[in-house]
Amino acid sequence: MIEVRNITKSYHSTPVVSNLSFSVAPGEVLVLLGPSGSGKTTTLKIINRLIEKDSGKIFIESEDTDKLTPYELRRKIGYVIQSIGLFPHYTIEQNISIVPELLGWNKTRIQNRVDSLLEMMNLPSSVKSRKPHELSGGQQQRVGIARALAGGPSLILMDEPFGALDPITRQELQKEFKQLEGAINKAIILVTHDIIEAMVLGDKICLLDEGKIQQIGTPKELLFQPANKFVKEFFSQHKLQLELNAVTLQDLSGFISLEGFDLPADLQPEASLAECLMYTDKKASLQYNSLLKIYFNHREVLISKFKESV
Ligand SMILES: Nc1ncnc2c1ncn2[C@@H]1O[C@H](COP(=O)(O)OP(=O)(O)OP(=O)(O)O)[C@@H](O)[C@H]1O
Repeated sequence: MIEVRNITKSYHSTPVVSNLSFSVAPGEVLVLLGPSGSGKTTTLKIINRLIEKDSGKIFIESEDTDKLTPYELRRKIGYVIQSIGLFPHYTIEQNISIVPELLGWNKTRIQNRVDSLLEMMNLPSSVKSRKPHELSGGQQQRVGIARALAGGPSLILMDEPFGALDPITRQELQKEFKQLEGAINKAIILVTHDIIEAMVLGDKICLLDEGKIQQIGTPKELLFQPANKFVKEFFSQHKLQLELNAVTLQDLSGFISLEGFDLPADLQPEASLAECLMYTDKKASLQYNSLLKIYFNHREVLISKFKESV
């Protein structure tokens, strides 16, 4: 659990982060989203103390982080970054073992940890002896996530984690990550420029502009109940695509019985309409066309339902 209370930072009397407050519980993903220069990276760097805040408090597991040395603080945090940052001359096993070794774990404990993390990330144990360049970009990113988790941190910071991947791998990894969230069970703060990624991955989105929170809430809250003009306009360009990512099969179930549809077995009720559209075989396409029609027929009612539930 991390709690950020009223943090501020100015450069030459110009505030770049103003009175920022939020909390993230274990198992929850908070996305920091906003235009370039809105203060996302500064916020992340304040949390890991690469930048000193001017005022405010940050608590990790109820501990005031000002009372920790930067070394103690960073042991509580795992990082996943865009460029992945795996050491090229180390094997995958050595890369994942770095933090546990620094923590002085014994060999058996480290080996067990590496094995269980690889399993969690759906990577075969044969990758252990390989070097990073012998893995695909997506596999390397999964190793990056495994490495961030290795020392058992309380908090994971992810800075544009899927930014360097091609669109297909990126989408696949986002989907996998979504499924992994429960198993990871850490407080996760993720910075992204990508509005769709924020909608897909965020349990909550913190939308920033000029260092100030414009709105913080679930993707549906931001989309269907924008707090101000900025929020509304920020999402307006991709409105339809975002809606299809935010609305789930479950949301439609008040209007139709999904049993009549021949949906693929692996599709969960929490699947968004956008996920449904990714199944492209002809029979499924016809089904989804009907689903979409139902959605658009009931769109106004659904949206007012979302607004009421906010
Ligand atoms: N060392 C610095 N000195 C002065 N101004 C700075 C410094 N570092 C950042 N800034 C300013 O602070 C503001 C916030 O920057 P920050 O990097 O946090 O934005 P961001 O939302 O992460 O942007 P991007 O999406 O482009 O990475 C920007 O206006 C930037 O120019």
